[in-house]
Amino acid sequence: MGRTLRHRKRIGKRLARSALSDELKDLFKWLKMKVINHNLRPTMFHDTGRGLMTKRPIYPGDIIIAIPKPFLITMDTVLKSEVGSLLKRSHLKLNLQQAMTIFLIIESEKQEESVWWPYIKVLPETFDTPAFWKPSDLCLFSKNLYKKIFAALKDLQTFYDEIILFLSSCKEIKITFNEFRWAWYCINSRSIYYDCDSSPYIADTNKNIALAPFLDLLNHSTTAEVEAAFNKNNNCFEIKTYNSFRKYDQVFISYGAHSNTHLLMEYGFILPDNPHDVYELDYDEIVRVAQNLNLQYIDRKKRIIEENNINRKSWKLIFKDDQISVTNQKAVEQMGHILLQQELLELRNVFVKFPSKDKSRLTPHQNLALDLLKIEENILQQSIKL
Ligand SMILES: C[S@@+](CC[C@H](N)C(=O)[O-])C[C@H]1O[C@@H](n2cnc3c(N)ncnc32)[C@H](O)[C@@H]1O
Repeated sequence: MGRTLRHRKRIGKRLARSALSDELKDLFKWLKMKVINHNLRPTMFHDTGRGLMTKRPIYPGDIIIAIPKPFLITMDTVLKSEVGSLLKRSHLKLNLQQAMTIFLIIESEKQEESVWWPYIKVLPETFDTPAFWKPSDLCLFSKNLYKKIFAALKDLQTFYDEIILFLSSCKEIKITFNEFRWAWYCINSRSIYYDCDSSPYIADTNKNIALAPFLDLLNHSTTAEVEAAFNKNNNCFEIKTYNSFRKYDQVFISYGAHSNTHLLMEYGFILPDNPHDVYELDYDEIVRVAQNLNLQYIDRKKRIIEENNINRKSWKLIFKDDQISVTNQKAVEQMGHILLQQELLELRNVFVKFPSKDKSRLTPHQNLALDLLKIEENILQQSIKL
């Protein structure tokens, strides 16, 4: 497997120079461009990296891209492959992302012998999600984000361990953690929502995913409005835009109303003016402040929350038009103020951990952490003023 990764590294270097490399031309040929929109051209953009540029104006309501079903990597594709045979023989169940990860690694090892090679060879060789960061750079995140990232890394290790256990009876397939991590993030950052029927061989969680070659070259913007769905009439996965694009503009889609922490953790980038940005407060911290303030019935409330297992879900406190007593209103305001001040103080302590104050001396990951920290500081400052 190591040979494939080295080969992919060489490919990656070539892609950095030209987006329309031989690999992308092969992808075009393989997809038989006449069946999909050929007005989109892979291009390197200075702010977003590789993306798709339109060669003609696009209007609201236009279908920007349509990928025929045979070119999608779906649950069906995986079940019909040798991974499917393994799944059918095993008493262990994997989720679709785990099964697809094994599929992608096996196909990438086959190189030209795989029908998916024209697609696989244009996939990025690495990602900027925290799973690829040097451990020493992970301490450059705010405490809450660090906690979230640490939990996600633990989950990632569990998904890998489950794959290793699944493959333990199959001597021919060996997957290293680095290969797993590469394939996992290819799927994580590029998959589309695709409705799949349940299968007795695949766990039901997270089963509605598929990979869509070429379509997955589209970058994300918070202003993009799209509708994406499988069209049974032409057997294509299509994206319709509600935006307009001029000739030679980059065409964007929306990956969802994601905050910057979500974008960083799942896709490895952040956006400076992200209207969906939030600063997430930690549940344990909220409870601690409430207990210190001796809020009414706090221990009973805590027990109800924990017994019903809602402490790990995301909460939104809505004050507007809510009926709330004057005492509670005051207590909530006081608690909010203490929490925000406390978070701001802790966050400011992280700035001193950066190896330099000069951005030009920081690595790209350190710069990403610094930008995110400044965004979080700004959210906290603005919230304190409210
Ligand atoms: C579905 S792929 C899009 C195509 C990708 N740029 C490529 O060259 O293959 C998602 C990845 O593109 C990048 N990306 C998407 N939107 C971006 C944006 N607005 N700014 C910077 N990077 C972006 C991130 O690396 C993300 O993980």
